[in-house]
Amino acid sequence: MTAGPGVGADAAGRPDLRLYLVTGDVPAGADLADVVSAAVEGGVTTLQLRDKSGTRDDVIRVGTRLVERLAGTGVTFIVNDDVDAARAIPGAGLHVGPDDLHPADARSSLGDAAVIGWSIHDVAQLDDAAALEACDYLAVSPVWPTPTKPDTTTPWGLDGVRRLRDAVPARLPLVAIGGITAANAASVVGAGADGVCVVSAICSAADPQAAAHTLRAQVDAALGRAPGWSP
Ligand SMILES: Cc1ncc(COP(=O)(O)OP(=O)(O)O)c(N)n1
Ligand SMILES: Cc1nc(C(=O)O)sc1CCOP(=O)(O)O
Ligand SMILES: [Mg+2]
Repeated sequence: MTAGPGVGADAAGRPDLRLYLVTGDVPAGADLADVVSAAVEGGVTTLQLRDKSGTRDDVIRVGTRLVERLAGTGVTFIVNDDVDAARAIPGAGLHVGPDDLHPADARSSLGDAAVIGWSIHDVAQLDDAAALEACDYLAVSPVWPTPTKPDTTTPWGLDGVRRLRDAVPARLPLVAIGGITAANAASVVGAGADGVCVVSAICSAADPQAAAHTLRAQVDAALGRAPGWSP
């Protein structure tokens, strides 16, 4: 859907979704912006600010600081859930799930340049043509259960990633989230994902730059292999 570049998107407005970091708890004493900077150095290509407990003002303040950190990196910046916060942060995109604002309403609010993503919990969501038209990517939600988000719906597993890749229009990139680590990222890409989204594999790592580097190497190597490859 995107007609022009948002923060980090290419000239055609497409985000680079290969390694997508969603923010979460960082180790005691660590600063989120420093963790993000290290992760970007390591190879993160898209960043989502996900704060389920802060106020809108908190999200706008932290998000604006993160966008400043991302300047010149080419990393796409996305806010979770809150379209008003996204509107207040220059160049921010938005990620929504089926219980959030409808993607078409998000598109109306944010305009053509914003990157918009939608979580897929149920294959019936793919019948919503207006939603798919409004989106720049879809997220397989979740691939595996994860303690980071205990309230997910039924996990898709690798077979679910394959089924969704077959069912989703080819123009729409598919990312995957939930329980992804350096040990299984390649299998997720081999099943058809265009990128992987992680929280704890980077945010909880002792060395976020090294963790991102390892994940990115796994993803890039798997993207370079034939479709259907699995370890
Ligand atoms: C990239 C990405 N995928 C999935 C989600 C989850 O969205 P949702 O189902 O709306 O759940 P919350 O994150 O809002 O708890 C996501 N945030 N990002
Ligand atoms: C934010 C989020 N959304 C999910 C979904 O299934 O929609 S799973 C999740 C958390 C993913 O954390 P980790 O990488 O630590 O498993
Ligand atoms: Mg949501």
